[in-house]
Amino acid sequence: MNLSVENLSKVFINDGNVHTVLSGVNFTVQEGQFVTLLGPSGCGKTTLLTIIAGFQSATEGSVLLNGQQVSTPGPDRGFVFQNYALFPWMTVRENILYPMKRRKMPRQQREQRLQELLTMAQLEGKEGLYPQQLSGGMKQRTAFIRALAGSPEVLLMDEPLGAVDFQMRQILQEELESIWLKDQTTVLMVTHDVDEAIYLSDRVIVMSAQQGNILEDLAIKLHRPRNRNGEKYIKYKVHLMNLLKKALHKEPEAPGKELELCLA
Ligand SMILES: Nc1ncnc2c1ncn2[C@@H]1O[C@H](COP(=O)(O)OP(=O)(O)OP(=O)(O)O)[C@@H](O)[C@H]1O
Repeated sequence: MNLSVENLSKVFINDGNVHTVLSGVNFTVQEGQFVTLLGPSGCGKTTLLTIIAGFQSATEGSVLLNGQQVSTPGPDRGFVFQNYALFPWMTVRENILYPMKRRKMPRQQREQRLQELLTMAQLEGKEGLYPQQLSGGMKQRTAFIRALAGSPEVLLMDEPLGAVDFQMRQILQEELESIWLKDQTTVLMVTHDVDEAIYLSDRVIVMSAQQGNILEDLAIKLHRPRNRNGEKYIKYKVHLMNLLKKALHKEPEAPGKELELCLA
């Protein structure tokens, strides 16, 4: 698996006003990596992720998955939404089976994968419940394993923990990590939470509010599970917080500078 975003731009025209949200964005994600797009509100993270998912098109540039251009949604890219987007009329079991049925996976294989995923997410015994009968954490875990059930090449997650409070968020990050470590699917996640980015990611790509310019592509070289109070962890945190402050700086960049900042 190799995902690459090449020279991607997105322009919206609202009431005749041109709004360039992304301009000349370049990066790649390698097989098995957990990569996070971190940036201030409105910098274009969701726009970028939804273009990769194929929910909307780029104005210029391309998204390549294993060298093939993708421009429409497909089962090779799973998506986890902030509000979980579970089907409320389906049980946990039916929600998780849904992507496998769409992929026409044989029944026996489906049942086996279902049990595997339920165990991974510690949801055994909950398969008959409907989403509204689940806690926030259970909904999040169900959404995560439902996205994994279709065996996507890459899992795209848009602020998957955005709807939960601070303390619960840390617990869910640990749960997400433990499921991900067992499954090892390539992940590209959007967040504006520095701590979440450092705790979960192999790489953090920092975007600026200025046309989604990439300010830094930072490898997080810490053993898992990570100690949030560790010296090196805190150094990463201070560095990224400072970078985010810079990311908010909205003055126009010198022409051509964006290209220097793009780290492929
Ligand atoms: N369909 C659209 N039409 C016009 N403008 C849009 C559209 N979608 C997004 N935008 C604009 O693009 C910019 C980037 O939005 P986007 O949601 O990608 O940012 P974000 O970084 O994900 O923000 P947040 O962290 O707050 O979710 C915003 O200024 C937004 O108003």
